[in-house]
Amino acid sequence: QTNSGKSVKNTQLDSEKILIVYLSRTKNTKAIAEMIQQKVGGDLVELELEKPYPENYQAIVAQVARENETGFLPPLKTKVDVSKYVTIFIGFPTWGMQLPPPMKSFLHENDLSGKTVIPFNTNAGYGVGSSFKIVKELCPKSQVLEGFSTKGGIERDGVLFVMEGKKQVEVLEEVKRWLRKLDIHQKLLPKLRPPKMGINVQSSLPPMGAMK
Ligand SMILES: Cc1cc2nc3c(=O)[nH]c(=O)nc-3n(C[C@H](O)[C@H](O)[C@H](O)COP(=O)(O)O)c2cc1C
Repeated sequence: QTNSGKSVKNTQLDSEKILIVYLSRTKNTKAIAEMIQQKVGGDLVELELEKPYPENYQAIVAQVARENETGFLPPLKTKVDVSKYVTIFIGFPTWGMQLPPPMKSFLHENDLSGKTVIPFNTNAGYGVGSSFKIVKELCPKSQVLEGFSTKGGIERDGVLFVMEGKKQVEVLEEVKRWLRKLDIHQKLLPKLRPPKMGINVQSSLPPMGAMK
């Protein structure tokens, strides 16, 4: 297979080469994954563990903290053939202010070298923590694009699924804005892009004299 016969027409077909893989316990991150699929197409895959986490919140928090401490990678039931995908969205909640162990397992099991990786996240309002940074570290040979993050549930306080009604409409707008900014279809076809000119930051500023 070669890329030489590729034409611009293939832009639409490339959605077949998009994978959206996500981890979600209370379905907030899943809702974002579905919004992304609605906009860019591709295959949606939920990560499942061989041995599911406990239902109880305190118990899962304790288990995840232990796994993060020891570097334990929980075995996945979900197997994905990533070789046919060019662009891989990876979604996860913030757990213990970092990347959940099952997503670490996924990134260890699958070689995403040469692919475009795009993280997305929901959290209880404390942000992504170090999760996006860990994604970059675990995908050293991928092009990792700007991630998306929004507030989801607060399981600690009994707030589980929140992506409905007005909130869902607002978050969909946020997702659309982010995808537009990523210019995903251009990124999917890097070979068709005009060669990147050296970016000269200074030349985009007004001349000194013009600044008041
Ligand atoms: C084990 C565990 C640890 C969590 N740790 C954090 C955290 O450190 N920071 C945070 O903002 N939210 C934390 N949360 C809340 C989730 O990130 C938030 O509810 C998210 O929207 C859940 O996504 P989901 O519905 O896709 O599972 C934690 C939730 C769980 C279950």
